[in-house]
Amino acid sequence: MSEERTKLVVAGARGRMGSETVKMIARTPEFELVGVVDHKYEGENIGDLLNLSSIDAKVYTDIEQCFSSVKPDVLIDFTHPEIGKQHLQAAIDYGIKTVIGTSGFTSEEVETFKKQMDEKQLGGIIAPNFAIGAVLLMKFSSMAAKYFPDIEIIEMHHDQKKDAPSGTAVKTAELVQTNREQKHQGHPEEKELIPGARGAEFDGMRIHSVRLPGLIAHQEVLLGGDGELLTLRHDSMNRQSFMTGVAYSVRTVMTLNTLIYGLENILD
Ligand SMILES: NC(=O)C1=CN([C@@H]2O[C@H](COP(=O)(O)OP(=O)(O)OC[C@H]3O[C@@H](n4cnc5c(N)ncnc54)[C@H](OP(=O)(O)O)[C@@H]3O)[C@@H](O)[C@H]2O)C=CC1
Ligand SMILES: O=C(O)C1=N[C@H](C(=O)O)C[C@H](O)C1
Repeated sequence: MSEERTKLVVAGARGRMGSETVKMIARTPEFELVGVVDHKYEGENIGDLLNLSSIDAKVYTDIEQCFSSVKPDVLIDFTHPEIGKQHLQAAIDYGIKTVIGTSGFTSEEVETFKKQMDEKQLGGIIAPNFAIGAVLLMKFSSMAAKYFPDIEIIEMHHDQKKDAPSGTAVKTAELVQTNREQKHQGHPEEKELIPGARGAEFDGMRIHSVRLPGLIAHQEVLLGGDGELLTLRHDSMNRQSFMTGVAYSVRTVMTLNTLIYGLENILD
């Protein structure tokens, strides 16, 4: 007897990450794409819109109608910060598990969603970055912060990215914060001659956002000490780099009954 496949809905399926996710689902035998959520193209076939003849799933512009019609096991969301939150709320209301890659969730918002999901015993993950190397970079940075509390994060992305700083940079700073003695970096009397020159401040650390065509997703964490500098760096060369983590998250949320924030919390 053949095992049932995991039924998936992708929100943002025409986008850079959504379309890569649709392709990943198509080549994964245990997954089935049962519908997609978009704000355009109601009723059309996402396979036609993406020029992928092997893919056949209807576009819904109303997420609730999508959930009622195709009853997915898991919603995967790669949209925009405000939309991702609305979609997560709709999924919770319908009792659907979630894999959220969309950036822009604050830790307070994550807590609020987690409370609701715990009440419903509903599994989900919000991961600012699904690339395994990026997660390792965050962990190594956090380990090193114990010895090097002076840290600057430089995140570099393509110039079509709407949010800054990146979700990855914020998550890195949050993990670093758990291991770093609190301090305000730089000279106490330093002055910005051009506003923004020293980047964004997070708990006394600095985060710098670079946006250029040609980039995909890259991050450096610089840790300065007496006469030494430790540089940690990760590069995503393409968006397939995120797909191992997305597929792993789908499999994992099927076994969860709470919301997890960060891929590092479900990796062995
Ligand atoms: N966690 C991770 O590993 C990663 C996370 N990301 C995050 O994923 C998100 C998407 O990134 P990316 O794919 O580059 O962005 P894109 O802009 O390429 O894709 C977003 C898609 O969402 C669509 N969209 C807009 N509004 C709605 C709506 N109401 N309902 C459904 N779909 C909608 C957009 O359509 P239209 O273009 O017509 O507006 C677009 O097709 C970002 O927040 C980004 O930071 C990105 C890479 C990796
Ligand atoms: O928009 C992107 O491209 C990316 N967004 C995520 C983020 O904000 O950290 C993940 C990755 O950096 C790519």
